[in-house]
Amino acid sequence: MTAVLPAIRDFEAAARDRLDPAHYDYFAGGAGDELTVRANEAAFARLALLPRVLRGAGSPRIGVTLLGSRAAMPVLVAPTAFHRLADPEGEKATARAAAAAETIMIVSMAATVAVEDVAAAAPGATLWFQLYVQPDMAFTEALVRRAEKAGCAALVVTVDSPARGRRDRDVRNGFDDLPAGMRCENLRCENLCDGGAGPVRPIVMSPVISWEHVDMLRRMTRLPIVLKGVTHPADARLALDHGVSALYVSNHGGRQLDTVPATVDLLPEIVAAVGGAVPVLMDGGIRRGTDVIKAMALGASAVAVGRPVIWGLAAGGECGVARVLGLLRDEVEHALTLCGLASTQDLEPGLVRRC
Ligand SMILES: Cc1cc2nc3c(=O)[nH]c(=O)nc-3n(C[C@H](O)[C@H](O)[C@H](O)COP(=O)(O)O)c2cc1C
Ligand SMILES: O=C(O)C(=O)c1ccccc1
Repeated sequence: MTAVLPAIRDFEAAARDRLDPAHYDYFAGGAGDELTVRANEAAFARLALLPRVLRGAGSPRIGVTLLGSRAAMPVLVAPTAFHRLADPEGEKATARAAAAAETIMIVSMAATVAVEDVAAAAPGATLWFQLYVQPDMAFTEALVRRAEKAGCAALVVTVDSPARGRRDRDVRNGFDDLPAGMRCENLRCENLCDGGAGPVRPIVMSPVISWEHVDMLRRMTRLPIVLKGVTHPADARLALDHGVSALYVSNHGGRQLDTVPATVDLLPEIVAAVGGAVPVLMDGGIRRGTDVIKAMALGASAVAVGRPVIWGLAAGGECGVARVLGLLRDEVEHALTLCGLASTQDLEPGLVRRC
């Protein structure tokens, strides 16, 4: 990978050139009219930064510790499915790049490389495991045990998917399954030893999942539980009652319910509802270091990126992901310096103006 790609959007263009158009659409697209997909990015553009001067802040510190996991930058790799559609090494390449950047990768339950193989490919990587609770709780438990054994340090439970989002681009393209030779390796029965029928269990997105399942998970594992996909402040309060270790504000990158507000606009109310009790993570539309700074000024403990990682992976494999993460890291440091701040800890809402 030698091309000069100074911004995330350049990686998207390079990825688009290389990907099968139906796969590009799968990665880029969202639900319905994609209003939420666009809203996530547009909301950052409506927020302005008001820097301070002459603070003598020196070089900025941007490391964070989340639920006992250390990251050298406050930008995590969001869980995204099907990395082998973007690069033959798939999630192994992503994990190596995340390890090199010293940040946390959240491995999707729908990964095309088994979580054990992701861990083995990237020694030293900090991995968290994303889970869709399956109505068959014995099967859910088998997945949790696997994630624990593979060394994952937290469970990220996605709760915005009681049904799969309707994505018109995928319907138009007839994209509804992985090509031959790729599958969701975490769902392979031989990996799970649960005696299930058939080679791969389908991922069930079920409307029966409730707070009771969160309680069952808490009893099942000592891993910290992060609830991903919370958008309503009332749910943030309920999540605290149910003992979760962190909240993760997300609208699934606009891929589930269309017309949900932009996540950065939801953040202040959720942060207020949580009142500092647990860390609040967020994703959706982060494309610049300034976006990271805005989200953290509004109370996020850290952010995550979904599509930017996919664009890096499709554009240049492990090296492409490393460059995307490195770019975001440099941009965060640069923006903090220009804001006159010594650390991401010093970010506060007064830095952000609505314009
Ligand atoms: C191609 C793709 C696949 C995704 N797969 C998952 C998944 O398996 N599990 C999950 O919780 N979220 C999944 N997400 C949602 C991401 O974790 C994240 O919420 C979203 O991508 C953030 O928005 P961004 O792409 O604008 O950064 C996926 C998103 C994309 C784009
Ligand atoms: O595409 C997605 O957004 C997603 O979350 C998913 C979940 C399960 C299987 C494949 C993709």
